[in-house]
Amino acid sequence: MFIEPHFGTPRTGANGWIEVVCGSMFSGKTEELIRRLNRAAIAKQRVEIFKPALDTRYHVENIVSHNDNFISSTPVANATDILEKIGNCQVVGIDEAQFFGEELLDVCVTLANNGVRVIVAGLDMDFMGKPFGQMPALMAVAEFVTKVHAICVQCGGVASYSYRLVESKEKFLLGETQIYEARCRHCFVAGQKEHTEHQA
Ligand SMILES: Nc1ncnc2c1ncn2[C@@H]1O[C@H](COP(=O)(O)OP(=O)(O)O)[C@@H](O)[C@H]1O
Ligand SMILES: Cc1cn([C@H]2C[C@H](O)[C@@H](COP(=O)(O)O)O2)c(=O)[nH]c1=O
Ligand SMILES: [Zn+2]
Repeated sequence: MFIEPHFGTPRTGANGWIEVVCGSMFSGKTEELIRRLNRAAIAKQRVEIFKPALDTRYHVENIVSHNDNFISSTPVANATDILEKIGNCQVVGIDEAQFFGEELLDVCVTLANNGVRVIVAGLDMDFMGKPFGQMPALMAVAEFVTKVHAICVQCGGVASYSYRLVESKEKFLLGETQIYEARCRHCFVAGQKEHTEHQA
């Protein structure tokens, strides 16, 4: 069970760390990010939230979960923009982290080294089941890593893969249930096999 590592007094000064929330699509990453950020706000901590500007799926500014929870955020084109926009906040939330470039790692480490609690949510794997963007590196340097799981829409099992239902091989392809479904390992591999056989 995940023990929230930040009860008690609002933190200032030299108390920075990195938390990563990862998993497949529909696994509850955004819900969990919003939950942690709301609690930080209740603790009267100064919170800033960012997402990549390219993620315009639900809303240009808000971070929105698949079950319609939302929190307002600042879209940024580049992770380095975060450093310019944080002011003197104590907690930084970042959603859809897989879309940022490699500068994200240094940005998160710099923030944490300077006393900021950094909570990063993102896909750990892409539609091919391969590690996605800076997520693996962030998991390596984070103090706390939480992997959340969806329900496999094929068999009801524990899903950790995002299966792409359409033909595109583009790494970045925004979408929802028309384009992706959460699958367990078995159903993900079966789908890939079926796809390869269909193409042959
Ligand atoms: N296959 C699924 N497994 C689990 N939850 C799902 C599934 N499909 C839709 N949902 C909904 O998605 C919500 C999680 O949404 P969200 O936090 O946005 O996930 P993520 O950010 O990981 O994509 C769940 O609470 C549930 O209402
Ligand atoms: C697997 C995969 C996903 N994407 C896109 C699809 C969605 O727009 C986001 C993930 O959103 P969520 O909050 O985790 O549901 O990423 C992609 O571009 N490439 C992929 O391989
Ligand atoms: Zn399954």
